[in-house]
Amino acid sequence: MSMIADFYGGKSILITGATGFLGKVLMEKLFRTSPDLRVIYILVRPKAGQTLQQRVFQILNSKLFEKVKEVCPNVHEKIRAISADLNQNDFAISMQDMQELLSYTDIIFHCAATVRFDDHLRHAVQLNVTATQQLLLMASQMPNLEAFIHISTAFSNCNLKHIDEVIYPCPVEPKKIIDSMEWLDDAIIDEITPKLIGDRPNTYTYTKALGEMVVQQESGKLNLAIIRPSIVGATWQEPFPGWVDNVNGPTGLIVAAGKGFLRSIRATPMAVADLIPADIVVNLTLAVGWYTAVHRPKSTLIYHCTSGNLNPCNWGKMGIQVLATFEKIPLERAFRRPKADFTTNNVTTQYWNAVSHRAPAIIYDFYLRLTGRKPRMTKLMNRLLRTLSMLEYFINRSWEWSTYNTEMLMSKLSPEDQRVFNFDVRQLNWLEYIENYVLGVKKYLLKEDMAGIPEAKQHLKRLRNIHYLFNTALFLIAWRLLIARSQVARNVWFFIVSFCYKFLSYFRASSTLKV
Ligand SMILES: CCCCCCCCCCCCCCCCCCCCCCCCCC(=O)SCCNC(=O)CCNC(=O)[C@H](O)C(C)(C)COP(=O)(O)OP(=O)(O)OC[C@H]1O[C@@H](n2cnc3c(N)ncnc32)[C@H](O)[C@@H]1OP(=O)(O)O
Ligand SMILES: NC(=O)C1=CN([C@@H]2O[C@H](COP(=O)(O)OP(=O)(O)OC[C@H]3O[C@@H](n4cnc5c(N)ncnc54)[C@H](OP(=O)(O)O)[C@@H]3O)[C@@H](O)[C@H]2O)C=CC1
Repeated sequence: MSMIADFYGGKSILITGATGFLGKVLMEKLFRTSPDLRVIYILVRPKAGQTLQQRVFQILNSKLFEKVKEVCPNVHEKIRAISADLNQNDFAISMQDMQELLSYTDIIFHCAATVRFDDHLRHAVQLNVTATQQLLLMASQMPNLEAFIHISTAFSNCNLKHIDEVIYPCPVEPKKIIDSMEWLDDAIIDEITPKLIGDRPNTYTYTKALGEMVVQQESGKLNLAIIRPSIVGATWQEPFPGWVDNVNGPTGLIVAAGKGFLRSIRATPMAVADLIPADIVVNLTLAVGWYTAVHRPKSTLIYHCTSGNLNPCNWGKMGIQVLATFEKIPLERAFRRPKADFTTNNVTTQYWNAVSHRAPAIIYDFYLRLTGRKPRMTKLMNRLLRTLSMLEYFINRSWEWSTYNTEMLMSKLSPEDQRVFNFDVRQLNWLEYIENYVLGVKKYLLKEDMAGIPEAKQHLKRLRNIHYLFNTALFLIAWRLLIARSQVARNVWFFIVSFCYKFLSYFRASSTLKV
């Protein structure tokens, strides 16, 4: 019997960010392993013209929840969507809902955040800092609360090279930042943002670090823990391999490489690709929830959920495996053949961006215009280049994260829990994982049918022929122009032609002699 699964039985659990990538995998695992839990409250906002109910319905009817429906047929009754916007005061939760949450919640998993790297500081502070503070305030009024688990990121201190499982303070107190966001106007905030974030690359990592400080400062009598995952990727094993449904982190670049948009990327092939599968993060999160509630550690423990120090993989190996998988299982309707390389300095990056990204986009848009269609490739390419520039910081450096607390927790689990809530990244086979990841991107994110693979391969062959034809035509045009303008080129051309002629004559003469 799993002690962790047993622990969540009968519990009322509050999850923020349950409609997000990690939140959905967390909810799925909870329902699947503890179908007898009392209720999962999720804080949801209406979005993209969908009501709360429609959003929940869509999640529960997705492929991800197929197994849950077998073990927990009444899952619809156990999920309670509460209308909330974390950008608003008291999250704009109704009095009645708030009363229910305060009275019944046993465990909180706080996943909601803005994960955009370039969010305006005011918005990033509101969601990643102020909302965390408000949620802690709510938590302090919950009589039954056993644990509050805060999801942060391993990159909250990416300005350091070696990172321990401790909180590193930022120079300006979070309370001062929260206060100043209330009265400073946008222009001044824009001006002070670079000074505040200092040697961090973006507002995301900075505000996640402030969020951790808030958790530490507002802890009071709460039973808290912080989890710091690195780059969360598709699922490794559960509920099935390769599940992913958004383009964040490496996923978007995998799509761009498979569709042939991404041809070169400024990355250090030997830098550690600190990826961590979503199901490993979720298993650790649930184990931490159990440990924090049952063992009540004296201080707030921080758990690194990273792979680099236990089972490292690098970007070079990952890139090669991604491309190798696309050879076997290509994406449909690719723009160009999946073929990409790493560049390591500014000059080659600029060169390949011009030759491999911008030029084909301009030529394709020209073709679209000629055929009376709306050009779109240049715009798409510019967005890709902007995204690449945002991610570059993370693919040209390596970090070391200590994992003492995570390893300590592993040793406290029973063999059954180590199996059911496996977060031992040493067992992960990277090549197999990356192949499943790429397959998952095709199946679950792009919703492409595997039956279309022969047609996709045919399409790549056509692209290859167009490529050869295009290069040959380009060479002939260039050569023709050169001959027209340069005496040296004409001499070379005359020499080649007469050499070929002599060679053919000799060959013909010798074959006539043999007969
Ligand atoms: C030897 C040979 C080998 C050769 C091999 C060659 C290689 C071949 C294989 C390649 C794989 C190997 C290398 C992998 C490297 C991975 C590095 C990952 C590092 C991650 C570190 C994370 C550390 C921290 C982790 C955390 O703790 S947090 C989680 C991370 N947080 C994020 O990842 C948010 C990022 N995003 C944004 O910050 C915003 O997206 C923003 C970008 C500002 C745009 O912003 P904006 O321009 O306003 O536009 P959007 O509306 O947002 O998007 C506009 C359009 O871009 C699309 N798009 C959004 N994203 C991405 C994305 N990634 N990739 C691609 N597209 C994306 C979106 O679909 C939309 O397309 P559309 O729908 O228009 O068609
Ligand atoms: N993905 C990654 O690589 C990593 C993620 N993390 C952390 O994990 C956590 C989850 O990330 P992930 O699942 O990837 O992120 P997603 O962007 O997929 O999910 C974010 C969630 O937060 C919710 N949210 C955002 N704004 C509001 C709001 N104003 N009111 C209510 N809910 C809101 C979103 O709701 P809605 O659906 O309505 O937008 C969504 O459910 C975050 O704390 C992130 O920092 C840490 C390391 C890496």
